[in-house]
Amino acid sequence: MPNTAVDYLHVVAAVIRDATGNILLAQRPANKHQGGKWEFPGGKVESGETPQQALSREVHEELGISVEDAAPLIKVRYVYPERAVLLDVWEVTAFSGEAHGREGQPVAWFHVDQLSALEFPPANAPIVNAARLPAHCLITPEPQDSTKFLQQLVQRLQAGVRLIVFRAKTLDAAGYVALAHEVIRLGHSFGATIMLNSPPEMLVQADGLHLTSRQLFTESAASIRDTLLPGQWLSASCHSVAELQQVAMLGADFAFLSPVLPTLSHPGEEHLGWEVFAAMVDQVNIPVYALGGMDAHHVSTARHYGGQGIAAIRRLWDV
Ligand SMILES: Nc1nc2c([nH]c(=O)n2[C@@H]2O[C@H](COP(=O)(O)OP(=O)(O)OP(=O)(O)O)[C@@H](O)[C@H]2O)c(=O)[nH]1
Ligand SMILES: [Mg+2]
Repeated sequence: MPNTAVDYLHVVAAVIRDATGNILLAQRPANKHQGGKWEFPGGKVESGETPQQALSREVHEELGISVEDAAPLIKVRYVYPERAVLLDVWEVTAFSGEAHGREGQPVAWFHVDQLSALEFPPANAPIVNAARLPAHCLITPEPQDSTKFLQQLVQRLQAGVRLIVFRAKTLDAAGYVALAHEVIRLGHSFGATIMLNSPPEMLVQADGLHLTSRQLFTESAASIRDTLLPGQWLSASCHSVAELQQVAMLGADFAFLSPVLPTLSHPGEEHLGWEVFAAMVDQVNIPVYALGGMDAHHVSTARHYGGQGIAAIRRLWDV
């Protein structure tokens, strides 16, 4: 939760990806704040600079490369005993030059799966999550016919979907477990992350648990993180700032916030709109997907307004 009484030092940092998706990290000099730890290259915004100008300058000073394309990824506020920082993180998808540690600091490219094993400053946990999570999240529609459902799932995996919440409210427990087995098997064969929305015995094989907004304030929610295996994700659906804050408090990794735009399923319902979405996302430090009326081409808008990307049911399924 941003504390307006705190004077946050505005810091820009870059998640720099090469053509294979690997990420460039630098090791902080031993004598600096959080010395010895891995970091996303960057530094303090100077007065009169826009964040984007500061990003280009810092990346050039520290690595000798020129930023050619960058988009906002996440903002994280963190209070260290010595200082409070607002880490304004951008994803750099195009640059020129050969990166090297111009200040003598070790730099290296890492596969995204290696990130969770590295030591970062404590403020960086949500940044690492944002770097690991894709821009699209598919929430499955109710399965009518299992065979057709799985065929369509494979088609979506082939099209590049890598984060899936398997939601099936109309199936009984046995039906859900049987289909979840297949969803996990197929998803994993594509390297996709599969979230389940109920905690059956199956959960050990899945990549995480997705909570409904109604589950957030139950007694069992408080200890739900401890029931998951190390490395499993915890996520939740939200409709308000209070819910987003509860998700962050539970130690969850990411959230959906809805409805951002009018939806086909609830046409007359009130929606947040992008400005309100942005103001709500700004209240928490976790990656938030925009949900409701989204399709694939809303990703850059969602990023612009502080989101991780978009989540959708129909429009990521029937394409
Ligand atoms: N660049 C960067 N800074 C981070 C990260 N995580 C994090 O907590 N910080 C904190 O943000 C603050 C500013 O970063 P910095 O030391 O890179 O600033 P700078 O490049 O302008 O350094 P300088 O003042 O020594 O010239 C430090 O307190 C640092 O510990 C990160 O991933 N990247
Ligand atoms: Mg720096």
